[in-house]
Amino acid sequence: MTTQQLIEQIKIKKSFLCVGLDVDLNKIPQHLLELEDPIFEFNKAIIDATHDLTVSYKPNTAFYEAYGIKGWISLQKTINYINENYPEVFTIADAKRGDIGNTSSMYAKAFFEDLNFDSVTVAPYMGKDSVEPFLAFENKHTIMLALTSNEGAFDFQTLNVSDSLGGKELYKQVLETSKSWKNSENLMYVVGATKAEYFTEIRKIVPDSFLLVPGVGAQGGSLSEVCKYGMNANVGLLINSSRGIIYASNGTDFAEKAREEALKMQQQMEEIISLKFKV
Ligand SMILES: O=C(O)c1cc(=O)[nH]c(=O)n1[C@@H]1O[C@H](COP(=O)(O)O)[C@@H](O)[C@H]1O
Repeated sequence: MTTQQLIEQIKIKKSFLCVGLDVDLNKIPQHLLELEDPIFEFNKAIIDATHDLTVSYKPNTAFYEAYGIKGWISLQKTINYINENYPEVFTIADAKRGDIGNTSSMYAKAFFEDLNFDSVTVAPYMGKDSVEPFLAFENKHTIMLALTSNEGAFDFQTLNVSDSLGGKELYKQVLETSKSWKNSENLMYVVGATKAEYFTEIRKIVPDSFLLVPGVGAQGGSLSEVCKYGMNANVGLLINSSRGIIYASNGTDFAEKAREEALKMQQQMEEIISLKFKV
C-alpha cells in the first residue's frame, strides 16, 4: 500500500486507529478454545467487527511465535484474511527485527513477500545496513523504533550522544541519521503515546513522516495530547490500542464489545480531525 492510499483511508474512515492483535489464549473467551484455531477465530471475529472503524491492524508476532508452528499458521491465516477481505487496511507486522544486511533481507522477505504485510517494525540499534534491506521494497514501509512507550526508553533513547554536529538525544540522532538512508521515504517511526511532550521536538525533525503511536489505553497515554503535538497536515499518526480494544470482554459478546471500544476511539478521532481540518 502506498502512503497516499493510507492517507485516503484516513480521510474516508475519519479514523487513524490501529487495532493491535496481541492474542493471548489465557485472555480470549474460553469457548473459542474448543475450535481448531482459536487465535484465528478470535482475530477473524475482531476484524469483521472493527474493519470499518480502523485503518490498520498490528499483530505483534511474539503473541504468535509463543505458540510455535501453530501460532505462525494463525498469523498467516490472519494476514491472508485481512488481505483478501479488507485490502484497504494497512497491515503492520510488529516483529521489531533488524540484523546484519543479508539477515535483514531475509526478515524483509518473510514479512513483505511471504506474509505480504504492508509494513514491519524494526529496531535501529544495528544501524544503516541493518535497516536499508527493508527499505528496498517498493510500497512497503519500515517502522523504526524512535522513542518507545515503556519506562526503559529512558535507559538509552533519551541519553545525549555526541557527533560532529554536537550533542543530542539518541532518539533525535536516530531520526536525523535515518533521513539520509537510501529509500528513506519508506520509513515511519514508533513514538510512544506515553511521551506526548516529546512530539513537538520529533515533528521538527520528521514533519511529514507517519508515526505509529502505541501506549494509549492499557499503558495510559492520552490520545488528545498526542494529537495536539503530533499531528501533521495528513494526520500523520496511527494510534495503536491492543488490550484496550480486543479484551473489552471475554464473554460471547467479545467482538461486539471490541467494536464499542474501537467506535469510541474512532469518534474521538473524527472530532479531532474535524476540529483540526474544519471539515
Ligand atoms: O512497536 C510497537 O508497536 C510498540 C512500541 C512501543 O514503544 N510500545 C508498545 O507498546 N509497542 C507495542 O504496542 C502494543 C501495545 O499494546 P497495548 O498496551 O495492549 O495497547 C504491543 O504490541 C507492544 O509491543
